[in-house]
Amino acid sequence: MTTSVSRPSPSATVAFIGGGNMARSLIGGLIARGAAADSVRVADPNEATRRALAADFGVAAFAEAAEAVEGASLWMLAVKPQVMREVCTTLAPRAQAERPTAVSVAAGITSTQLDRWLGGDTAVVRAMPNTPALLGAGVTGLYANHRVDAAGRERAQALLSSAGATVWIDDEAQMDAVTAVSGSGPAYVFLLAEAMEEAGIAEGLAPEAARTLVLQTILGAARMLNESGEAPAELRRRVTSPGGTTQAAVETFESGGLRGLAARAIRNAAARGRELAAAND
Ligand SMILES: NC(=O)C1=CN([C@@H]2O[C@H](COP(=O)(O)OP(=O)(O)OC[C@H]3O[C@@H](n4cnc5c(N)ncnc54)[C@H](O)[C@@H]3O)[C@@H](O)[C@H]2O)C=CC1
Ligand SMILES: O=C(O)[C@@H]1CCC=N1
Repeated sequence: MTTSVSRPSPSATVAFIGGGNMARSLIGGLIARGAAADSVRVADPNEATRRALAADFGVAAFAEAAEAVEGASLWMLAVKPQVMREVCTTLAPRAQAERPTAVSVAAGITSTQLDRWLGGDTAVVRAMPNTPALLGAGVTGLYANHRVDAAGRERAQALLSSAGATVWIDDEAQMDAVTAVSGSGPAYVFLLAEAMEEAGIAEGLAPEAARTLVLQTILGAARMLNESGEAPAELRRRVTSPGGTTQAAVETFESGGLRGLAARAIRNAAARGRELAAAND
């Protein structure tokens, strides 16, 4: 496993198939980091989506995937798992003729499926970003099949690094765990924020005060995790005065089974990734 942050190549053309939330985050990151708008092409059937992407980023947006891939050697497949097969089979003749590197962000869908749907012998990268990509503060797990050469890996990494850090995964089966931990992970933090906010209000705080206290606490704690070099358990220990308030709360979380609950949640998310692959084969 290697973790890195690198710069996108500004020149090579990238085609996004699907211009929804995740594509928007990645396109925004690319443009913000200096990629030329005319090096990014997008396909989306939704006219309002196309108009918004063209207006916000100056990229060319098309209704048909076949138009978007014109001249692009990197294809970013950013559609839902449920439509990935149809999108790929439509593009298969182009994939066979042009031999692009195909990068999929879809949860669950395997490189073997993508390769088969694109006609075979395809260079496939699976990428699992997350929504903080919008701020360049995301993290992406990456897996490449054996058809992807060093240049293809470098290009895929450069593209995703516009969204934040990247982590290469050698064993594709672990991509479902990546999805469960970091792909879905921002939602767990948002859920915790919701719960803490509601609890603060129940204790008598004004809603605005509760929100500010919670979000600055999460921001500050995340920065300490990132910047202190200390393990989470050590940082927690330093907050927890013996016999104090934190101990009362942490013991409540522990006796309520928080760790087991987190393990089950992440196991279920990973299992759902495998189900998505099977259900959309
Ligand atoms: N939202 C998230 O936090 C993350 C999402 N993903 C993956 O990203 C993929 C896209 O997710 P979102 O962007 O959240 O969904 P979304 O629904 O916002 O975007 C999907 C887009 O695909 C378009 N689309 C539908 N059929 C199409 C076709 N035939 N050709 C071209 N475009 C088509 C839709 O109009 C829509 O704009 C999914 O596979 C998901 O698993 C991965 C990591 C995180
Ligand atoms: O919920 C999902 O299926 C997608 C994949 C990871 C985050 N969102």
